[in-house]
Amino acid sequence: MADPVGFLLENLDMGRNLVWGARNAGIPRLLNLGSSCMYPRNISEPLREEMVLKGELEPTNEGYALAKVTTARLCEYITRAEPKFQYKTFIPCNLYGRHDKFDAFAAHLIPAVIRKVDEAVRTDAEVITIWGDGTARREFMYAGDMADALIQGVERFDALPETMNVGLGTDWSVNEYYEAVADVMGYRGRFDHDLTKPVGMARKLVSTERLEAWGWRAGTSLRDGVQKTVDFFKKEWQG
Ligand SMILES: C[C@H]1O[C@H](OP(=O)(O)OP(=O)(O)OC[C@H]2O[C@@H](n3cnc4c(=O)[nH]c(N)nc43)[C@H](O)[C@@H]2O)[C@@H](O)[C@@H](O)C1=O
Repeated sequence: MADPVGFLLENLDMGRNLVWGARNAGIPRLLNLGSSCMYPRNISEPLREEMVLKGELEPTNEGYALAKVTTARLCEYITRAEPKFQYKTFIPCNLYGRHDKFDAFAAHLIPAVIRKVDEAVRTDAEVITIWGDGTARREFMYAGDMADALIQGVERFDALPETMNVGLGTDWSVNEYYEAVADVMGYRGRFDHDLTKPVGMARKLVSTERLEAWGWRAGTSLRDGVQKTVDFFKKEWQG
């Protein structure tokens, strides 16, 4: 992380000020967005909501995780102290989709891979370099599905638990994401690995037990989501 001080402070300020401002403005219901990086590192089983703060955080994004954990706890405390304020938290898995960040410094995995594969196809490159050994596993959900979960969350707010993961319940390896994007974009070259790059958590898969009990499931397949994101990248980002 390039700026750990700024990342912690800005995310903490955003979370704390929005939630406390809502409370002081008398807003009775609030849906806060956390992140799956709130969970302890090195847990390979599906991450259940009660595991937050039950172990050491991943150091590569600790400040962001601390800000998200603090804001989620603030929501819980407010609701406990004054039940007329129902402040709940969604914990989304990794997201990707239209309007993603595709620039080399800010991009997360899927938009970074789309940009790399696009460049390789355009320049006839024979090799694309994957960060790490490619065995880290991630659960990436299409952002349009997250928007749907949020709309449902607003409409069926009272049936929501205090904290709930929003994810797919399945994950893929980093190598498999590269293959999926290569397939959609028609790249036929090879891949190699740069073992000096950060890989973060080995696995980050959220439990969907509460989500299923609430009655919601993501509707977009990885292939369709990647296709929509590639279309956006080509038509609207590259212009
Ligand atoms: C949502 C979540 O997102 C972040 O955590 P992350 O899951 O590690 O996200 P990521 O998308 O950057 O990487 C996923 C995996 O993919 C590998 N990888 C391979 N090749 C490239 C590549 O070219 N670019 C990137 N960025 N990653 C690559 C990379 O080494 C890693 O193993 C935090 O900001 C966290 O704070 C947060 O909330």
